[in-house]
Amino acid sequence: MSRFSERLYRAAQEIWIKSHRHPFLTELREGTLDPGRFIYYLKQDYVYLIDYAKMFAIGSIKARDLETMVKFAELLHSTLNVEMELHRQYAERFGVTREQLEQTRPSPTTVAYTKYMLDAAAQGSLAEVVAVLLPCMWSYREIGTAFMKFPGALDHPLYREWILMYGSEEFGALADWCIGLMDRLAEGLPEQELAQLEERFVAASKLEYLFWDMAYRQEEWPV
Ligand SMILES: Cc1ncc(C[n+]2csc(CCO)c2C)c(N)n1
Repeated sequence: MSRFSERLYRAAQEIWIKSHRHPFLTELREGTLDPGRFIYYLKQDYVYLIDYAKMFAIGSIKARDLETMVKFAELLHSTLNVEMELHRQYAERFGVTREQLEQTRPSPTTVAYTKYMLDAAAQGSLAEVVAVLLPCMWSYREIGTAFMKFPGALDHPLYREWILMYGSEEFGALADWCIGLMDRLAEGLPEQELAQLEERFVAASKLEYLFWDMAYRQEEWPV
């Protein structure tokens, strides 16, 4: 039998391709992305990551074995101290302080995405937690590894570190672990539950797309 993650990948493929073709990402890999759009993304992503880190904490709570609990705790640590640290360093280059990052007002799309995840986590099983957080890790791995190979992408002084982080083997290994966990948790579940996990995965993938789009448009609240 094929792995459940393959079904998820197929279900979200169209939306992932759409993300890859979004101008935010095509311009980032070409080094032509307006820094204003990038700093907007960094600020929104910073507040997004605060809630995302909580998803790992919830994963740790819902884990049924120590190994999984430890892994979620590691992910919580690396989000707060590696990924968010890179955002802090980037922001500093633009003269944006840590306090300003933290005070960022989440945009409508950021609210939609983080609250969607936290709601799924509050109501669902560990499998639902993983289904909703997986597109984030998996799609960034795909983007990072593709950009590492894109000619000239690493020559751009501004976006080089971003690509290096998400294209790194360390990040790739985290995504692999999460994919393996999804497959193990899905084993033996009835079709109705698998369909529910797929729905969560696809919805989170769509919210990932909307996040790129929001950053490109520098979305604001109406007032
Ligand atoms: C909107 C958005 N989606 C995904 C990521 C990527 N990401 C978030 S946490 C994590 C794993 C460990 O830190 C990864 C790869 C992001 N930064 N912002």
